[in-house]
Amino acid sequence: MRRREYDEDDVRVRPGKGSRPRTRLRPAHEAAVPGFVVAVDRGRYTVLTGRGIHETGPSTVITAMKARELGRKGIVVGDEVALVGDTSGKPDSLARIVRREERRSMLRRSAEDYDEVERPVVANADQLVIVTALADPPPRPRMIDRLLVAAFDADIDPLLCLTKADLADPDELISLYEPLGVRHITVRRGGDLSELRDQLTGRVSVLVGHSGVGKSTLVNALVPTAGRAVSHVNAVTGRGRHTSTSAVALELPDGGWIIDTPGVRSFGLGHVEIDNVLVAFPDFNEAAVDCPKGCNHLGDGCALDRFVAEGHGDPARLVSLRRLLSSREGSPDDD
Ligand SMILES: Nc1nc2c(ncn2[C@@H]2O[C@H](COP(=O)(O)OP(=O)(O)OP(=O)(O)O)[C@@H](O)[C@H]2O)c(=O)[nH]1
Ligand SMILES: [Zn+2]
Repeated sequence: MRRREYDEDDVRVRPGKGSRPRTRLRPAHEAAVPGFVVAVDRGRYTVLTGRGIHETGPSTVITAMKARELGRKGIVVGDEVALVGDTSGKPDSLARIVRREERRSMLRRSAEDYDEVERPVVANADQLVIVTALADPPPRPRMIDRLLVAAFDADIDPLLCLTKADLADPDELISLYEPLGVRHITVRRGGDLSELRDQLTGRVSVLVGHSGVGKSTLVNALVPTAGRAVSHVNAVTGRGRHTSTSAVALELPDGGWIIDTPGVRSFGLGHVEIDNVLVAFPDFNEAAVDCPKGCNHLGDGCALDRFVAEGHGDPARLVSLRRLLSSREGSPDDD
């Protein structure tokens, strides 16, 4: 039940009358070089080759474009791909991505009518770091809830990273997330980051947060070469840091990657399936089998009410789960 297909853009075409069986695909590119995508900009992909996403050692950074045979298949930061052509990484060389490997996870947000900025979609992350300032700007619990729903839906572990601890006390905010069992870490500029580093080392973590929460301050402290890495990417893509609208993957000194995304103001959840979120709550899973078909688990005949009333489940957890689920009903940029 847990594993899902993360192919958001594979369109299923039902064969109609008279359609002939598809001929076999072209031969696989056996000599293709594996790599993973660290940045995307206007049809140009920056790809790290020479080692896997979880390996250390020498690597080559190359620029690539999508081969035609990929068709509409989207390639995002974090994707593992196979490349052919000039994979030397020399200046002005251009390789071709001929295959996208199966994704282990996929963080996405729904497009909004009024939002034309590229969606910060990231593949293969194992952790979603929700960066929130304790003050200046004030925390937005509705937004945190929405990001948690996206993480649970995508099967990515959430981590709450509370910044600017010098400005406000974290206890009240933390108590909101305690029943959900969400891990949290409090940091401040110039403070000790070892606890956060422990959580990041060896993993692929996406960082999301509203502009001004101190995400750049954090990224620069975690990856001292971040500025250079980003300007390298921007030298390739011809863009400056602040005009960049897509995510960038940066390697941590002790292993692992952080994927920095542009500041988010809203996070659409139109794509989320309630059942995927509920899977992240194993204590309620079995009870939900007794729910009416299509239950939104917010009330009205929901079997979780009886389950908790009979003392089988934690009432605070049900309240929190319902708060998360109902965050889908609000506007995508609600506070
Ligand atoms: N008081 C305090 N201020 C901080 C802290 N961390 C960052 N700041 C300040 O908060 C402001 C925003 O920090 P940034 O790191 O630029 O925030 P950001 O989230 O990257 O914002 P964008 O660059 O707009 O995406 C800056 O003026 C920082 O100096 C902190 O721990 N405490
Ligand atoms: Zn229900």
